[in-house]
Amino acid sequence: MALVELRGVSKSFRKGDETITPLDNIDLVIEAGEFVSLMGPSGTGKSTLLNLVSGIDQPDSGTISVAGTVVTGLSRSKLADWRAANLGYIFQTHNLIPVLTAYENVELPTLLLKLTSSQRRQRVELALEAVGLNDRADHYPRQLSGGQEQRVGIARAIVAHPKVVVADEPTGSLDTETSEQVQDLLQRLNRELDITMLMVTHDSDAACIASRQLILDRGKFLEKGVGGAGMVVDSVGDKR
Ligand SMILES: Nc1ncnc2c1ncn2[C@@H]1O[C@H](COP(=O)(O)OP(=O)(O)OP(=O)(O)O)[C@@H](O)[C@H]1O
Repeated sequence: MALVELRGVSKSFRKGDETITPLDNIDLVIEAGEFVSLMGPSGTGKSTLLNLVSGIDQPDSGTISVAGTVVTGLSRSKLADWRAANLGYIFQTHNLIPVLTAYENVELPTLLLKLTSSQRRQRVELALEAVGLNDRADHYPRQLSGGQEQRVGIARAIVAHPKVVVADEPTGSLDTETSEQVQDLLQRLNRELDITMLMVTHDSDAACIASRQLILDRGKFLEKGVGGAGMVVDSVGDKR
């Protein structure tokens, strides 16, 4: 089942007198349960793609459906409700709120969901447990290591039990060992909690943990095939 589906999606930005079009009529289908990594040169539109999939930004044309909802054209308030229930976002720098504890940071997205306080507490505890940080629930971000902060950011992304998690260079600011721990964690969440993942990365080792590796270059997706050869994929199922 297609969980993320982009059809004929274009997105342009004005930069002074210039118009740049990082995404020009692209198609992409991600099946439920897939772990897709996305690499590509700087400025090719990877973060733009994540922002469109998560409904943070809207395309100029084309349609995007995620987890059974056509997100293109939804009102801002409907999008906020949809995002809170269906989508988690992991940032390169965890973006934790410094005056809130790990527990309170993870709890934040659940405030948008209709839950009782005990359901909310259960969700937060489960998410912290999934990233191995139950014992740090009362710690503030400044009392955590970089890897622990990123794990709190991951717990926050999964606390609402989203079907899809998008991650923008989640290991980009971590040392090699911590990066490997975070990669293991993401792989586990994909396999054990069945969360469909779309991860942008510049790290080819991190990209390898994905079940499918894509490269976005000059507006086209290349699918990394067996033996590392790039194969141009214009639209899904239409490989050439
Ligand atoms: N809000 C915006 N306003 C103007 N231009 C933008 C905006 N967002 C992105 N761009 C431009 O669109 C292009 C694609 O940006 P994007 O951040 O998606 O690239 P990227 O592939 O994620 O790059 P990197 O690997 O460096 O993070 C860039 O030229 C960028 O400057």
